Amino acid sequence: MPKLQVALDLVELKRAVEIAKEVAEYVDLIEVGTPLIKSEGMNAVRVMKKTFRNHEIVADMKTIDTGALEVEMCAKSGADIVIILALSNDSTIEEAIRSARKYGCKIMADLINHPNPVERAKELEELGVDYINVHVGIDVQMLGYDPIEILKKVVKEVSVPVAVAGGLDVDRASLCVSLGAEIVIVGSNIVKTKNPKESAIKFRKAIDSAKPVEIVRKSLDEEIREILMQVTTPNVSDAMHRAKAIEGIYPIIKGKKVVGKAVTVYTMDGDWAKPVEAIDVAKAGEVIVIKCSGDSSAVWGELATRSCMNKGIAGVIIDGAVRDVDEIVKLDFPVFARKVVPNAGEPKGFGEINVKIVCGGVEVNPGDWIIADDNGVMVIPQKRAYEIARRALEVKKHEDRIRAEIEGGKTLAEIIELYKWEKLK
Ligand SMILES: O=C(CO)[C@H](O)[C@H](O)COP(=O)(O)O
Repeated sequence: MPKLQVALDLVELKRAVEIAKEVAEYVDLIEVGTPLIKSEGMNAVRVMKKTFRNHEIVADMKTIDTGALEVEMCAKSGADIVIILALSNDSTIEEAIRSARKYGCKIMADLINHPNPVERAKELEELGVDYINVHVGIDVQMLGYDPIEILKKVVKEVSVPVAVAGGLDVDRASLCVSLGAEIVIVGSNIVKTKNPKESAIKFRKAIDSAKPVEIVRKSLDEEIREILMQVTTPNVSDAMHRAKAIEGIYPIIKGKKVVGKAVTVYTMDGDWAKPVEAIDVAKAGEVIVIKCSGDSSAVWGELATRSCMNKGIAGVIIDGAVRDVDEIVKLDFPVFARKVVPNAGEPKGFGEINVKIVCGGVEVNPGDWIIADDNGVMVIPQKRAYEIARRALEVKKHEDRIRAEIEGGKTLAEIIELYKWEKLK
């Protein structure tokens, strides 16, 4: 039977224990994740072992040196399996194995970031590891990778049990088992969900009745849009290390969300020629972002809005002035602007379409992704759009779980151990 391993990649031990209790019935192995070990040390392994006597406890040390010492520490603290890095020197791996044999635990070698995972897997088997873990780490997952292709190759080459990890969802977990994985490791998609128990049940079912599910990937832009529709501008800001929104630009209609790639416009205060021409340039689902040299006269109004709607444009962001807002409200179209005035300017045709602009302190290039909601407007550089969307989704998942814990009666400071994590002065 395939085994399910929950990876507790948190920094707070209390929360980790609570989540582990919620899912214990449905998982076989409980992993003390690397962040938890770094935050709480061997105490985290000890607490897990004492709390979950019927489970195998995995210490995800990601050891790269001093294999014997780190394995000894873990084994003495109650770990049944210790994860070391396949990238380690053979001598570290051999020492880790010797220590594991002496202190009574097993070694799982993690292929994360190894340049030749299949060759290394064969060597690791020769060296005597007990498990091999085909793993795509969290940062690399954010670039769109998963472990499936490497898993397919590794399972054909080794006979030790193979584990698999790397942002697995229910379908991928099922597929991995049908490909030959014996341990499925799941972190985020159990631990960071609103209801870890329900999620664990879904994974349990999926791996117990594993099928070769076909994983169909959408186009990159479709995936980005789909993810951004699920998150908020605060989630995106957090994912970008608390990056700033375009300053001073807010929605004309509250409760509207805009997601799409930018068509940029530079124009003069009140000169509405280029903004209106940009409607002809923009494609359905795109967002027109206008930088005006000033905001004393409007460059946008009702008629432009109607024209925009005909083309299926997702929204308009104006670092300048708009008018006809009563009509725009009736049309229910998302326009974000710096200022509302009644007077328009003349269509003189100064400026350019699809050039680099700077709006409210933030650079916007054609093709950058825009996400706008009641909190403001965030710009995501095109090159990092997929990664940032994925990271924003992780932020959201983390908040979903914390929200559920607040609903359970705890304070935010208590949940995230705020006092402990204040910067030491
Ligand atoms: O070791 C890890 C990260 O280095 C994680 O524990 C592992 O990737 C499983 O978590 P997720 O399902 O979120 O990828």
